[in-house]
Amino acid sequence: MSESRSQGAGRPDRSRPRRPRDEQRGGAPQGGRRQGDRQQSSGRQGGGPPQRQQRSRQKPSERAKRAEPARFAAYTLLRAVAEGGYANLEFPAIIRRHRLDTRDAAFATELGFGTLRMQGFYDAVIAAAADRPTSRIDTGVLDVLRLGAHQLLGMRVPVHAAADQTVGLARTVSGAGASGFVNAVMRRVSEATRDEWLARVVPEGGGAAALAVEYSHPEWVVTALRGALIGHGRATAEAVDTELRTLLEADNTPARVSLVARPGLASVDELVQAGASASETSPIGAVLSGGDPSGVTAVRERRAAVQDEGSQLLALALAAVPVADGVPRRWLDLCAGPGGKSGVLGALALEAGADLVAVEVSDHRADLVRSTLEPITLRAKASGVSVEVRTADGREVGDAEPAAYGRVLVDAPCTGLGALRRRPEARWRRQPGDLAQLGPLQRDLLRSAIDAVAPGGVVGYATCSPHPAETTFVVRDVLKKRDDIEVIDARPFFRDASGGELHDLGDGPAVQLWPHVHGTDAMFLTLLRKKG
Ligand SMILES: C[S@@+](CC[C@H](N)C(=O)[O-])C[C@H]1O[C@@H](n2cnc3c(N)ncnc32)[C@H](O)[C@@H]1O
Repeated sequence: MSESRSQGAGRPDRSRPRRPRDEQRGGAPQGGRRQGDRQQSSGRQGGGPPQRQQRSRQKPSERAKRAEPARFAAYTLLRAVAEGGYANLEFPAIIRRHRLDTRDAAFATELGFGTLRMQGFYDAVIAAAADRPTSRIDTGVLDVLRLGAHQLLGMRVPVHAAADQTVGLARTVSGAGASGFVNAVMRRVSEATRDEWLARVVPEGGGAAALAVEYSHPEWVVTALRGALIGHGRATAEAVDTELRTLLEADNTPARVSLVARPGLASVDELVQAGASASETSPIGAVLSGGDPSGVTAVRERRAAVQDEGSQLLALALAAVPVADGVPRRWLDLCAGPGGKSGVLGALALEAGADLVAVEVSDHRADLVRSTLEPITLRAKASGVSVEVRTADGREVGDAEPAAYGRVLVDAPCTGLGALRRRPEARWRRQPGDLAQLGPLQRDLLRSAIDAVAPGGVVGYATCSPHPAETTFVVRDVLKKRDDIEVIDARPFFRDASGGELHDLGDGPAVQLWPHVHGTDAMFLTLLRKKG
């Protein structure tokens, strides 16, 4: 949530709203309206109007007959996600299918992705407004209501447009019967401001349960992030709450589109000339303020790519650590799919005259790595080095090729709790049990990496999660049984675009990046050197 609760707002009456009638039938509906009256102003994600909104007095029968395309597209996205799809992967095809122009696509993106993020808060509002648990509302109708709630409480769409179009959408996707119920719930939702709803639905007493509703995260994720901030030394247990709120808010703020200029293949200047701004965080990064990244020539030619600046910094750090003379000029990316970090490592290996082996267990993701690395593979051949992508289990590489590599990256499969701002549905999909399930795999992969690295070589263990159970505990457990490893201070290898050490890297030796501190995903990196 990007706007915190207003300090001045009094705590309104918590008395239950009237229960809306399930159905309000009416006469012939009117035609759909264009969306010229959309946002009153462009509030940030999750922001809302400070003042009470004006009620719409139209009957459902007088409302939009059909859903307009941008809202229908956002609804289609929510249904695709409900059936197991990933929003980022589904949405481009949905935009094409609904033939949305740039403006409608931007509106549908903010509506669909914002609704998915803020769903926890909106469900609490809808349950109160409908006077029933959301589990007793048809899932399609619930998605329509979530979209309506986001327009009212998160996007500053005027009440009459939000209500009309939400009822029209309900009529299109669920029939006239549902539209009466939707109309009644929307009317209830529109009767209070966002701050008033927060005061009504956020549980009293504070703590994780309250933050979970206020910032629309599952309660276990709030607790996990709190533990991660303390565990990585960002805050003390006494002072963690302010920091935690900032982090949760950052999770609700859509990430900027960051690009990487793969070293030696493209330059930041080239990306800047294509309309991006140079990154302050990553020496090989740039940020697009709008537009489609595929419009950038270097991206189309796979010399550049969309990539979080934190991932760029990690790959650069691993490549910058000094290794002993004589270690093999062979680098290994043990969990490579879909190939983001391989793209940087491959380019850097090429510059260093080293071979790259990229291992990925999934066929499909290994194909993505091949595609990412294609321009590097072509250049490598001309330079006499090799780039190889293998579909294989990374856990077996250490036994099969002991001490064969000079640098090894383990970008371990993890819960992704550090990338919630990029994957709007991820927070609702993940379960606490995932941590226990991933733990043995993460440990096995790290052991294999250590076996695969030559004495004097370096291993980077990375995750896009700050959870101690998949970061520091994994490293601690694996190192307990080894005496051939020294932990390196990773901080000096994180250089920002000015060449200086990146700010706020904590006490080391591992580095934990944070969205609310560094503007990156919450990536973790430990660097380990094999004694030799
Ligand atoms: C966090 S992702 C890696 C992201 C990648 N480094 C990038 O920057 O694009 C983890 C990857 O590990 C792969 N993986 C999972 N188990 C594996 C195993 N046993 N061996 C190799 N790869 C595995 C997953 O399929 C997934 O693609």
